[in-house]
Amino acid sequence: MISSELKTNDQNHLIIGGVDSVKLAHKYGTPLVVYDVEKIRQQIKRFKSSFDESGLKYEISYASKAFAAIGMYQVLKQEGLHTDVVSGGELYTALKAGFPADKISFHGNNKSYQELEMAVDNHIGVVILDNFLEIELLKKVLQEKHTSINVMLRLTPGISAHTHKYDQTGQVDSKFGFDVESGQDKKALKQVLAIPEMKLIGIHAHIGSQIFGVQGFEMLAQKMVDISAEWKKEFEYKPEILNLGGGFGISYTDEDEPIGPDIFINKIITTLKEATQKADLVLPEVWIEPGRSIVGPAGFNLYTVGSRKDIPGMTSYINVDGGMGDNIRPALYQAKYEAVVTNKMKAELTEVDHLAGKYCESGDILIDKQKFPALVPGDIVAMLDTGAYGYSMASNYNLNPRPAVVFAENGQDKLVIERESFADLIKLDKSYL
Ligand SMILES: Cc1ncc(COP(=O)(O)O)c(C=O)c1O
Ligand SMILES: N[C@@H](CCCC[NH3+])C(=O)O
Repeated sequence: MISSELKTNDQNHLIIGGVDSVKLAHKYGTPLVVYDVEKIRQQIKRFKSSFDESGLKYEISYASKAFAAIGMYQVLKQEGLHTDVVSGGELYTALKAGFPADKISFHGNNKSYQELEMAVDNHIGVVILDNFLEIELLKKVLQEKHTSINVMLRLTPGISAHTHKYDQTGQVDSKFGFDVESGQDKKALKQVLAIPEMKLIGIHAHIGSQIFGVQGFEMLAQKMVDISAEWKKEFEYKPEILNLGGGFGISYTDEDEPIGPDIFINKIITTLKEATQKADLVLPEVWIEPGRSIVGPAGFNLYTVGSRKDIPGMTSYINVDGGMGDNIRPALYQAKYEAVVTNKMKAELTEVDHLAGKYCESGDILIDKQKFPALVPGDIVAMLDTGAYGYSMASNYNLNPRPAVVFAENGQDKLVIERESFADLIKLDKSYL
């Protein structure tokens, strides 16, 4: 997000969802995760309108792993989206939120028998099969329960997205999906077509996350049509749905130049139209699974400034009351972020500091170097664009409680996840002696 797009009030405080962020920090304490819900809704609308213009049949399936909570699933339900889950925990939360089971896809490269049972018992929309063992396990569940379910096959298309190594998933050497190059896809197809309890509705591929170029998606769209044409010829089976995954990049700093959903979607659709026409295939239904691009820019992590260390002639560390426990991304991926001082939005930027977390790790640096106004204890810093893979990857490292999460919209704020207490931290512990 560009900091000039941020809204401030007459006290020069940052406003999130119409609410004064300094008040939020004082009301709920810090570290605090705040979502501007209207931003989430706007981004969903941008994706939808890009598809609507094309006349294509489509579904947008939000990737829960970016941020999953009862409140989030409720917003998604209101906006009519689908969602994908990757664990029994995400599935449980979506169902508890009253999210429609038939709009849930279940992903994962090692789903357990119990997780598959849970999916079947709750009649979820589709299980996205990832490996041969899973085909066997799901078949067993379905036959034991005398029922059937929709499935898709997750394919590894052999496309390397230009992104962080940990964010690539579509290359041949990946732990996810059935490899196309070596023919695992066809072997899986034959197995699934022979199981009457499984209805194969489509194929899926996801090339990675935080991707800026459209080429990877164009290549993927072409590849999925090529596979469909080949399968039609060889097996007289053609996928009705092409699920092209997520991965649409967002801007964390000035260095990032993201492409809007409209451009991504238009390019994908153009490729699909041309490729299907050439292959003499009917245009399929298209699904996408954006996670980061839906929630990333809507999230703000608020921290209170505490101690500082000034190393003469060298640098300064400003220490805040959160860090890698609520946002592991800088330590894990060397991810870059920008921050603002929410109670000093118009103040002159007079110092260059490291923004450091409170965890016992030298790598717990939230921002390597950034210009700030003169910072004193009690100032409230907001890290921007933290809505994806921030809270959802949070931990209790150093036995720090995870922060609270607040939704702000139309000038109202609502607590959607409570702050963990010290008692929560030991609620599963048992005495040994
Ligand atoms: C299968 C699948 N779908 C969707 C996503 C969401 O990706 P992103 O948050 O980058 O949009 C991921 C994560 O990379 C994924 O693994
Ligand atoms: N956690 C990653 C994205 C992972 C996507 C999951 N396949 C990130 O924060 O960039």
